[in-house]
Amino acid sequence: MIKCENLHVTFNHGLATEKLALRGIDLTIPSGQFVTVIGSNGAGKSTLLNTIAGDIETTHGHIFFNDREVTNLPATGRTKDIARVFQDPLAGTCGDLTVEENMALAYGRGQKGSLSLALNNQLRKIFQEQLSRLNLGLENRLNSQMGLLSGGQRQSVSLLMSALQPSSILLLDEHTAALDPKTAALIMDISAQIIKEKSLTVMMVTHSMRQALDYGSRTIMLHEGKIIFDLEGKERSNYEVKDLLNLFALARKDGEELDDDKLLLDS
Ligand SMILES: Nc1ncnc2c1ncn2[C@@H]1O[C@H](COP(=O)(O)OP(=O)(O)OP(=O)(O)O)[C@@H](O)[C@H]1O
Repeated sequence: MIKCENLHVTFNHGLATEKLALRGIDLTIPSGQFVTVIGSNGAGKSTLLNTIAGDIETTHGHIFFNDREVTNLPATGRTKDIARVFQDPLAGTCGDLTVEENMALAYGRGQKGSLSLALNNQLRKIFQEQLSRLNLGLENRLNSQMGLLSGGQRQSVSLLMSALQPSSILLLDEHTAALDPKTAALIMDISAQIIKEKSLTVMMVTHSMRQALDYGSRTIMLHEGKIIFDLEGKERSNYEVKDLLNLFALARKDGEELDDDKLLLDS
């Protein structure tokens, strides 16, 4: 379970550039729930995920994983609970290491003596089995340098790496946005399989209204640092893309343009 209580994040406090990025987020995500997170540019989606992951300090409020308060725990103290995949395929992997070295690091995360665990034949077999799910031939490229893989291949490996970690929470921040449509569909497919297999608690930020409704069982919409809609159950299953776009329109102030071309294109 992830619980955010009255979460506030202010950047550049006291300066002319002060920005209230999160303004009182109250959110409880039960264990095993898959929530999609939408909102226009600058709504606070990435800030929310980064704050839950511990990369950004909370200004006010509390965060709990199950009943354990983690508000003041640094990101390194949360890696046992959280796996992440970012929009940028370069962000989650190390380009100078091989595919198997990257996977070994993910596998050993949170375990004592993790590097000594690395790269025995038993592990290689596990990695090959996982990679073969992708149907990209990467199971034969364990020794390739990660930096030589295409963006889509690299993102696929990042996703599998997130599944090798012993975490129960998965944070996906527009993880298919930089990929071509075919690779994006493959990654979404594998994501959904992994999430189901491991009963993960998931927050997935997306600009695609279609993805927001097709995946998971709950959708929240952020606007100016607040949750303005929270849809689940029957209400959500009756929603269509055009209804979500209408919600965006309602959230805007009178006369304000929908300044999010990407959102419209991906809808
Ligand atoms: N490190 C920072 N310093 C100052 N302001 C920041 C910082 N990070 C984010 N912001 C501001 O906080 C607000 C929320 O940003 P955030 O990246 O969370 O939005 P988002 O909903 O993820 O947007 P997008 O869809 O464009 O990625 C924006 O106004 C952004 O400019």
